[in-house]
Amino acid sequence: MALTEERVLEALRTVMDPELGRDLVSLGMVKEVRLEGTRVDLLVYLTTPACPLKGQIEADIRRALLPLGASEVRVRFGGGVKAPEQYPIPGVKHVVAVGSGKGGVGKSTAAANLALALRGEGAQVGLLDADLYGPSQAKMFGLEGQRLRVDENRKILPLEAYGLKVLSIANIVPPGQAMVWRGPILHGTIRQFLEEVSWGELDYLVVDLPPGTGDVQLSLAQLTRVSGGVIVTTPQEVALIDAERAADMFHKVQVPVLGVLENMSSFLCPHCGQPTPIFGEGGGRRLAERLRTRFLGEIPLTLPLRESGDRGRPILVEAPEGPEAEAFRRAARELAAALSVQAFIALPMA
Ligand SMILES: Nc1ncnc2c1ncn2[C@@H]1O[C@H](COP(=O)(O)OP(=O)(O)OP(=O)(O)O)[C@@H](O)[C@H]1O
Repeated sequence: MALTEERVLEALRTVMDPELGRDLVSLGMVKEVRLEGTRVDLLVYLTTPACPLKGQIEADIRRALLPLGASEVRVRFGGGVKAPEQYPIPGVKHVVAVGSGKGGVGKSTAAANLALALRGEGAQVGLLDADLYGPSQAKMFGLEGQRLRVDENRKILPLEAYGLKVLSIANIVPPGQAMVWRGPILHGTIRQFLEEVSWGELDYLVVDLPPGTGDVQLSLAQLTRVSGGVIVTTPQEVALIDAERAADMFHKVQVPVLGVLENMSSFLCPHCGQPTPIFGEGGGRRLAERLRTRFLGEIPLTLPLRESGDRGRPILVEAPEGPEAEAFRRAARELAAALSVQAFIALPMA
């Protein structure tokens, strides 16, 4: 039987998007089928450029088409982050909040590197440092002391670093100035971050929250639609109890928890690379299971990771080939997948 477009599409109906549990054709992901003799060229749109399952989908497509007599199958991936029906902020598709139960677990390091990893996959990304009590993103990105400008509409222009749009409270309030944030001022500041900043077109706005459970989380959830929250924790049991409280807070303000990221999982010896699980093993994964959410992965405890943040060059920029960067990239793909699944669930079934 000759290879026709209809037969190709019929075969592609057996290829499932493993995350969404439906086939590529009914999901409308197959955008182009071109045949040249027995050569098949496909254009497949994914729901996020950071899809972790590209490789598997491509292999499944081949497996479905080769028995039809295709001599060669070429798959090009395209598409962007699916737009929600209603944007939380004009031009911004998803607001993703990164929180932790307590300070010092690496929440800011995680927010910065997850944002960079999403950018690296081709998404447009902003990073908002809403950690009003201990802002660290300006330092992390080497943006300390930089003055902000406003555009012609008097909206604040975020700073730019390594392809990200970055805005930190540290660029607004002089560093070192003691701040007592009372409810209304705090609420007004978060509002200003969301409404009076010219974020432009973004797929993801990653928000670095203050540690713990509190007013900023509440204001953010009241002022905009947060697509989901990420919980950063270290592996030991005591940290997990705090992390669980952070999850509770997300639930209370009706922000779905997209996943748990375990930081400082194992210490990687700088000499031999041997991992040592200083804080125990498997805590983050167990927490994700308890919360019935995704486990986004493990970030090792390493000297370069600590040094890179202090130097104003996050590890994804400083050592993109290293194990830390790879771990953040994997976590960012999982996060993007969690968001895609959620956006898909919100859509009416075809
Ligand atoms: N995996 C890691 N390996 C080595 N150092 C790390 C790692 N994660 C974070 N750090 C370091 O730990 C310190 C605290 O990290 P970070 O500021 O990201 O934590 P945080 O949870 O945001 O803290 P806070 O809530 O107090 O702002 C920083 O010096 C950072 O460089």
